[in-house]
Amino acid sequence: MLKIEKLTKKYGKTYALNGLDMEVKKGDIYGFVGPNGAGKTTTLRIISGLLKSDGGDLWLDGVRTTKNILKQKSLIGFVPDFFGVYENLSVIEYLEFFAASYGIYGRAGTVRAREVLEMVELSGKEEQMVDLLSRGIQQRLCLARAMIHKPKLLVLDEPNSGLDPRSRKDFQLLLQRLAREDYTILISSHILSELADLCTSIGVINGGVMVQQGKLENIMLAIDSSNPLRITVLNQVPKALELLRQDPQVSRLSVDENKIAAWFSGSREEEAYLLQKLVDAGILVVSFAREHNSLESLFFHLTGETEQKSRNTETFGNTIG
Ligand SMILES: Nc1ncnc2c1ncn2[C@@H]1O[C@H](COP(=O)(O)OP(=O)(O)OP(=O)(O)O)[C@@H](O)[C@H]1O
Repeated sequence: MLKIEKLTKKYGKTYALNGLDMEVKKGDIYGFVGPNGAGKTTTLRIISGLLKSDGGDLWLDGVRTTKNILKQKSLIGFVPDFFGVYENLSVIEYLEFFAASYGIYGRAGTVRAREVLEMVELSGKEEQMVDLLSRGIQQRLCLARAMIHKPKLLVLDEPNSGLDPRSRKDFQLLLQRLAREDYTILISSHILSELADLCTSIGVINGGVMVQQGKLENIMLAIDSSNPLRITVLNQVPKALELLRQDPQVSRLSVDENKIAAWFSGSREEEAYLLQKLVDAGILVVSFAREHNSLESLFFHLTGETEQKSRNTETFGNTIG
């Protein structure tokens, strides 16, 4: 759905983006994470056609839109991280106003406004004044506005900021429903635990470059592979240790009564064979699992590792234009 190659953006002499590559597949809920100043907002604004890049290429739905800003804007619905001030407008007037800005006027504008209200579960709120709505409802209205011109990719910048936990959960469920209804969603956030529940893929940006991206489960698996297998047995601890020691892929063992930690470099399938070997030897294994990292630890692992490198490059001076 979205492909970006070698995207660059400079503010003065500082590179906010320094050759960013990114790929969001159709139907994905893609979480875009990175520390403060990493370049998330700059990237989202370029994708949404609100900011011009200095270099690189962008494809949307198979079309190279780098030099076709109108096409780009027609395919994207952007939800910024602020609502803005819209005094004296009712919900329906607000949406009709944005419909008109996309050339959808009069009755067609009202029909479309009602359609998007239904999509974000706000039917019935047409006559309420937008500046009196709660933050959670304003967020849904912003999403409705972003969908007014039937885009294919929804881009949301920090959509959870300022929402209470209930509104966050409801908004998450709404996004998951929209993804099932054929929207592709790109969402930036600092709330990593919520991204883990919501996203199917993630991209980690640091210092204006992508340091890791892909299916969440594959990234976690790659990181987890350096963690030990945690094995609990009910009997024959020495025999279990002997079998594990014999395995060429076990590099280290530690034991605490009947709890064993085995640093094992094999694949998921080889893990299953190892378990089978223990069970076949008559050992009662009550638990056998790879220790997991949290999304937070993945994030620190990735950004910590590359932060020094990116700060040392010539392009990351401290001059901000
Ligand atoms: N208008 C601007 N003028 C100068 N420098 C800017 C401007 N906008 C962003 N920058 C710089 O570009 C870099 C990337 O900023 P950006 O806002 O894209 O990061 P971010 O990942 O969205 O950060 P945050 O999570 O804090 O919002 C930062 O070093 C920032 O200071």
